[in-house]
Amino acid sequence: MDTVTQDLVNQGKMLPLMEEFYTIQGEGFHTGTAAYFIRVGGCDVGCHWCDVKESWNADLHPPTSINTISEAASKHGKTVVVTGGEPLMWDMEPLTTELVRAGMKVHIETSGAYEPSGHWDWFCLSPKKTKLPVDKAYELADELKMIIYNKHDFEFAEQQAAKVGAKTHLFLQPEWSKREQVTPLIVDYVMNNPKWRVSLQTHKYLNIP
Ligand SMILES: C[S@@+](CC[C@H](N)C(=O)[O-])C[C@H]1O[C@@H](n2cnc3c(N)ncnc32)[C@H](O)[C@@H]1O
Ligand SMILES: Nc1nc2[nH]cc(C(=O)O)c2c(=O)[nH]1
Ligand code: SF4
Ligand SMILES: [Mg+2]
Repeated sequence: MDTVTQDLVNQGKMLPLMEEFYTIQGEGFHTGTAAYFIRVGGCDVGCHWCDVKESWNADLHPPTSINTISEAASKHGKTVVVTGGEPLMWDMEPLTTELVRAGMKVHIETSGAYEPSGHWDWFCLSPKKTKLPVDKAYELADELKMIIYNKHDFEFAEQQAAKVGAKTHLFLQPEWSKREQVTPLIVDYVMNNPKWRVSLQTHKYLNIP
């Protein structure tokens, strides 16, 4: 990458764009609602069950101007979901300013492992044991979405729930490859602990992106 492009990426004026697609939000609080997804490359959190490992190496994804990204997004409805990779590895101020200017509601999917930047109308925090969220991420969380891979993850989910505000919506989501084993455990857990809700990756059942 030339130094001019590198500078623009460092300033958040260009971002390594992996893919963008208009679909239905499959997970969490806004499940079932139309949204334009922007998937930014780069992540070093290292979840062994990550369903987008192709996103990890930012160098594989072309630096793309935020104006180009925002223009494409604003042609599709009113909600944008910025995901990754780990979007907070980058300065999100320029992109989110542009999206707000275009009249979009701006949501994020994040592990919270990096200091939050940007403007977020909805902040979905999905903490990971390998790189815990920073304090600010717990403060901003509208939604806490814990991935359950095995029975020990319920304890981690409770520890994380203790760190968010009283208004944060709490979700337990089966890790996809373990869904047959853990979904029944989640169902029982939510019936016994009704502050939690079940979240399924409904887009995978619907065969949409
Ligand atoms: C791919 S991540 C990208 C955003 C950010 N890095 C994060 O982890 O929140 C988007 C969402 O998918 C969840 N996720 C990733 N792999 C999953 C899997 N195998 N099963 C269930 N959820 C998964 C993450 O926890 C996160 O909530
Ligand atoms: N339909 C759909 N909903 C999603 N919600 C969060 C996703 C993500 O990968 O961040 C995702 C995704 O990849 N597709
Ligand atoms: S933090 Fe998100 S993108 Fe990164 S490895 Fe974990 S699930 Fe994948
Ligand atoms: Mg996904």
